[in-house]
This record gives sequence, structure tokens and C-alpha cells, in this order.
Amino acid sequence: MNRIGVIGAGAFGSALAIALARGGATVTLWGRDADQVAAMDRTRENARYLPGLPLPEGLAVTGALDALSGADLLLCVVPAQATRRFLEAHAAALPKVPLVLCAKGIERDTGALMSDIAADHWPKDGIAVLSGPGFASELARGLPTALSLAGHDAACASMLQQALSTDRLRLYLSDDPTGVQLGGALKNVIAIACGLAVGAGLGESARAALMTRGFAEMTRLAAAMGARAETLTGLSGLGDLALTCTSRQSRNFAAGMDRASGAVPAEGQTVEGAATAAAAVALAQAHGQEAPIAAAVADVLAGHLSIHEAMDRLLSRPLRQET
Ligand SMILES: NC(=O)C1=CN([C@@H]2O[C@H](COP(=O)(O)OP(=O)(O)OC[C@H]3O[C@@H](n4cnc5c(N)ncnc54)[C@H](OP(=O)(O)O)[C@@H]3O)[C@@H](O)[C@H]2O)C=CC1
Ligand SMILES: O=C(CO)COP(=O)(O)O
Repeated sequence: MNRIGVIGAGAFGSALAIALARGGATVTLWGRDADQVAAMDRTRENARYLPGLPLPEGLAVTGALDALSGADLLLCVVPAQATRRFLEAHAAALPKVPLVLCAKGIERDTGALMSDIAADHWPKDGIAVLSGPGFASELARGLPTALSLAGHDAACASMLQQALSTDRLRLYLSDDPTGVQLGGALKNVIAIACGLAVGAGLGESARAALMTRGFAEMTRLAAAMGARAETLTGLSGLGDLALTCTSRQSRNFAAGMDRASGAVPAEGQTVEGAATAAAAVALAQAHGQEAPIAAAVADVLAGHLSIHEAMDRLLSRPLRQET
């Protein structure tokens, strides 16, 4: 079980491919851009998404999906809003081996989780999700990283845990794929909120308040959607919230900072929390939950509120118990 196919040659797909190949697996990394793939193959580097980090031996790069036909397992690492499009176009051509979904987002138009989308194309027991605190560049540099892996089928998830763990990448098992996915997706929304607040000069205390009340908001919504609240206290949830709300390496946090300072956001960057904020607001409404921070983020990003108006709205909510 060590022939691994990775779908998506962006920062995280490339980082996982590098880490797994370095750990001894035979890895094939597929990218959709033929020119980029050819350049990666020639220079043994992903200059666009992970500059300066060499591709190890044991890692093949391809633009041909049929090169994944011999894989024992697949990792899907295209952004959340592109996952349905990718699977609709290509799932039929892929081997029906275990599929690990790595995107951290909720589909904007439907409120679907990645596992809901994949279930239209894949046997449910073969679907797993990977999430948790781990920046692509750190993983690719071989820095220690711990993530959560969750699946519907215990035997399949356990096999994946063994196949995807290395001496630097430590995977913890969960049987709550809904909680693991929501932890990873919703923390991006809170990271944007923190970036907005810090960028607008609202202070470190405001950031801590947003992280803590954001965590409460994430947990309420996840529980209403069938997750176990305790899952959110793990790596995918609290762990990733701590990472992305406090680091400028996070594209979600940086997007909030850029918005606050009026800086032009980097072109073509994957900022999952933007679409997920809108999805989270709709899901909270559908499940009878309050999600004031997600609503504030969605309204600021849509241009309906300034950051200061959003903070005033949060601060003027009725006083309540902390729980
Ligand atoms: N970067 C990180 O540190 C981490 C990222 N993640 C998650 O991983 C997911 C991917 O992020 P990341 O790799 O960083 O994003 P990037 O922006 O670095 O890369 C996205 C990749 O997906 C490709 N892509 C986009 N749309 C499609 C499509 N329709 N079909 C096929 N390929 C497509 C892009 O191709 P092209 O270049 O041609 O546009 C690109 O290779 C996100 O959900 C993110 O939250 C999770 C943990 C850490
Ligand atoms: O999810 C991540 C780290 O765990 C990466 O965060 P960003 O997508 O905000 O860069």
C-alpha cells in the first residue's frame, strides 16, 4: 500500500507528495497545467507554489490522469470550490481505491462537505478526510506535523493512517469525518476575522476574543450538523485555529489583513474561508444556530459592512452566558 497518487499540484498537494515520497512511498503527483508539470519535472521543483523545495526521488510528476491508474490510494488536494468540478469530470477515469479528501472548505452554493460531494462518485467506505494544523512549506521542509485522519470505515481509515504516516508526519485517527471537515473549514473563516481585526488595529485582545468565541461558534454549528463537539477540540478545530489565526503564513489570516489595510490581495490565491463564510452563514440558519462571526466576515467580504461596523455589531449583541 505505498503507491500514492496525489491530485492537485498546488502548495499542499506538492507538500504532501514531497513528504510521503521522502517517507519512502512511491508517489505520483498530478497537475492540470501541462506547462507547470513539465517545468516541475525538468527542474525538480514546484517553482510556483513551493519555491526552493526540491522534489525527492520517488516522486513522479504528471499531467496525465491515467498515470494514477496503478495507485493504491489517492489524495484529492484541489481547492474545495473546485472539488465537485474535478470529480464530475474525472472520477470515472480514476481507480476506485481509498480516496483521502484534503481540501478545507464547504461548497458555497450547496453547503456540501467534501465527503458529501465525493459520495456522489465514490464508494462511501473508501472515503476519508485529512485535516489539521500544517502549513505546506513546513511539511515539505520536513518539519514535524500532526494531522487528523477520519473515515467512515474503521479498517480503511486505519490502513490509511499507516500508509500516510512518516517519521515527520504523525496522523491521529478519528471516526468523526463531519467534525474533522468542519474543524478545518470553519477555522478559515475565523482566521479571516482575526486578520481583519488585527489589520484594522483592533488589538490582540480582540483577536483572542474572536478565536475563543469563534471556536464556540464552530463547535455549535458542527454539533448541530452531527459532529461530536469533542472532535473540534482536536487537531482539526482548535489546533488549526491556533495555527492559522496567529500566523501571517496563513493565506486566510493574510487575506483579512490585506482587506483591512486596503492592500491588493495576491492574484489567484486559494483563500478557502471566503466562500466558506457564506456557506457557514446559510448552514447556521438552516440548523437554527447563531453564527455572528461568520456573518460578520461574509458581510465585510461582500462589501456590506466596514470592519468597524462589523465589530460594533458583534459588541452590541445582547449580553449572555459564556457557554
Ligand atoms: N497550503 C497549505 O498550507 C494547506 C492547504 N490545505 C488545503 O488544501 C487545499 C488546496 O490548497 P493549496 O494546495 O494550498 O492551494 P494552491 O492554491 O496552492 O493550489 C491549488 C491547486 O489546485 C489546482 N486546481 C484548482 N482548480 C482545479 C480543478 N478544477 N481541477 C484540477 N486542479 C485544480 C490548481 O491548479 P492551477 O495551478 O492550474 O490553478 C493548483 O495546482 C485547500 O483546501 C487548502 O485549504 C490544507 C492544509 C495546508
Ligand atoms: O490550513 C492551513 C494550515 O493548517 C493553511 O492555511 P491557509 O489556507 O490559511 O494558508
